[in-house]
Amino acid sequence: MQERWSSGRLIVLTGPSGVGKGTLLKALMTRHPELYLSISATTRAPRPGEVDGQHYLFLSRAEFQALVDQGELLEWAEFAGNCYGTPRRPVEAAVQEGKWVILEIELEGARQIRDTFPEALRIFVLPPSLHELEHRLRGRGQDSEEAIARRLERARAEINAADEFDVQVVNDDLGLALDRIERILFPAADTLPDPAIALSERVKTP
Ligand SMILES: Nc1nc2c(ncn2[C@@H]2O[C@H](COP(=O)(O)OP(=O)(O)O)[C@@H](O)[C@H]2O)c(=O)[nH]1
Ligand SMILES: Nc1ncnc2c1ncn2[C@@H]1O[C@H](COP(=O)(O)OP(=O)(O)O)[C@@H](O)[C@H]1O
Repeated sequence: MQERWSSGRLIVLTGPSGVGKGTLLKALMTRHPELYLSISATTRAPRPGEVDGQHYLFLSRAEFQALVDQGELLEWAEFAGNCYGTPRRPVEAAVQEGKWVILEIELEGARQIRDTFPEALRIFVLPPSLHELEHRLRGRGQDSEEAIARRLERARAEINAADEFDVQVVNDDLGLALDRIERILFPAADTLPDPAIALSERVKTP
């Protein structure tokens, strides 16, 4: 299996909408610009400030379906009334160039990746509480009431599936969560595991 990806690596980051995935990844990419963050295709409309080709490839339903029909997506799923999917070619090229590629994707897509790329490292980001998750979703001010309701409804099912992932990280204090994700990706060879990191947060050994 490893020869398929040469020296590169596939990393999946999943978590309920509003938990802080985008915030964590933005900070992680600042610390580690060598990481490659996959740009997804979506049928969702751009939010204020989102740039086509940078945050997402914003597509019509017909354009998205064409990618599906042509087998151009590594995985895809419908989420809160929109479609999201990972374009295959850029990810495969990046990994074969030896890059560490991060997919920020929801639960159904993460399950597809688990089945097709079992060697991928899959991290689930948990909120401190559902109350805090709702607070963050509302505080972000980017989603309609209907979108918030759909995302919160889906969040319960996603959180219940957290144990399917190799590692769970609670995004309570942002700095702490970022440090933990960094240690999971780049375990310093000369340090013992941080006793503050719950056993479940360490990468599960096969
Ligand atoms: N399966 C899959 N999910 C994706 C992809 N890109 C984004 N998502 C997920 O779709 C969900 C909604 O994303 P978005 O509309 O940006 O909302 P946000 O997570 O609240 O910022 C999130 O859980 C994302 O992680 C993708 O390419 N494939
Ligand atoms: N650890 C944290 N504590 C408090 N607020 C946070 C934390 N992490 C993220 N946020 C805020 O929560 C909101 C959702 O974060 P975002 O990164 O958009 O989540 P996601 O990408 O998972 O949907 C944003 O307003 C962000 O600033």
